[in-house]
Amino acid sequence: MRETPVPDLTYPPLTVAGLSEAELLERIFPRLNRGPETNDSLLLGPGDDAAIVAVPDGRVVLSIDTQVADQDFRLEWNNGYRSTGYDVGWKAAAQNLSDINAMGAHATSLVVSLTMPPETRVAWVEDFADGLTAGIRELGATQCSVAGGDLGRGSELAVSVAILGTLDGRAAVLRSGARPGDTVALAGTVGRAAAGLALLESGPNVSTLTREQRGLMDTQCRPQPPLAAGPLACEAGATAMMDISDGLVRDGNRLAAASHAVLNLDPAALRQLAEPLKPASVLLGADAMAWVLGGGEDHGLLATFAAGRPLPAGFTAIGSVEAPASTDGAGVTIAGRRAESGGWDHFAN
Ligand SMILES: Nc1ncnc2c1ncn2[C@@H]1O[C@H](COP(=O)(O)OP(=O)(O)OP(=O)(O)O)[C@@H](O)[C@H]1O
Ligand SMILES: Cc1ncc(C[n+]2csc(CCOP(=O)(O)O)c2C)c(N)n1
Ligand SMILES: [Mg+2]
Repeated sequence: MRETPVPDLTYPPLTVAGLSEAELLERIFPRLNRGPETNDSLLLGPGDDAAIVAVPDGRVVLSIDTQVADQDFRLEWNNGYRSTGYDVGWKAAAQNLSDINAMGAHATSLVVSLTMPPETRVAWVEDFADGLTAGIRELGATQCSVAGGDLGRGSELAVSVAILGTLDGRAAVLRSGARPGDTVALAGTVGRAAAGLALLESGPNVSTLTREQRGLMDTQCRPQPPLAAGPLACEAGATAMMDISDGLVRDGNRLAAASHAVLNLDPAALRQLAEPLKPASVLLGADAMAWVLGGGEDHGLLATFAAGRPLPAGFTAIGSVEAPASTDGAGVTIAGRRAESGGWDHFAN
């Protein structure tokens, strides 16, 4: 659990413009890598020109993801909630750990780059470091250390994380391996982060929200990708896998296209996924099924498994893989009918 942050009582509040880079780093370093675990693969951590990591398996899984203020989060949302540094640090960890999870791997280290306007409070940066550390540990990525990063000044607050992972000798699970007859399965949640985003953007004031509604907001601000499920799916012989960041149908279409297949989803399974989102959808006059089909950022896993195989822990069947009727017929269908895409596109949205 999060320790109560020490309030910044200085007035005016200390901003990053009031410290040198070295002084800011001195405040960040002690907040990183605080777990009891030791990471054998980190040979040299923060403090030099670059970090050094061992790659015992001879291969490294590598990904990068960026969050920019007002594109991926807001410092102040329309419902009055203020994203804390902790939220943004947690989400930076979660969305990057998720891409490593989606390959069937586990994360070993990451580097983080922070671009900040000069008026950013030092307390916010410290909170960011705490959130990054907590996200890694509490999501279960106990082998992952923060190997280093970069600080810079800019007109927008932006956070980039590049992450490394290992497959421990296994073959990765790609998007391209789904075959007709396979079961389509989901681990983690879908639609909760989208419902949370709707509450943040247009919902009633944050102070009036119920526990359940706060929980949806929390999924948007501090997502909980199912990190045990990726390596488990890999060990269980998943034929294809990806994480759902842009929406079940949009991401499903990507997996389907890579596999030259149709993912035919079961409407009853989809209705079950929409059910817990109903109260929030009624409150906002929104469509719970649209959140299930189009909502990104829960970072659940969409995977396929050979028919008849028991699904690994955490996965539920939501459909089956079929052969496309024509060469350009790959995509997602619901009970045989082509699904509308929806979902997130950085340039179209
Ligand atoms: N600027 C770029 N240059 C080269 N490759 C890129 C670039 N942007 C994205 N890619 C590659 O395109 C593919 C899709 O990128 P994308 O960021 O959509 O990944 P994703 O896993 O689908 O999304 P998310 O990071 O939200 O999980 C990835 O393999 C990524 O490495
Ligand atoms: C202020 C604000 N507006 C919109 C959204 C929604 N959003 C942003 S990025 C993304 C997909 C994943 O991105 P990526 O592919 O870069 O990981 C989604 C669904 C948000 N979170 N905050
Ligand atoms: Mg991904």
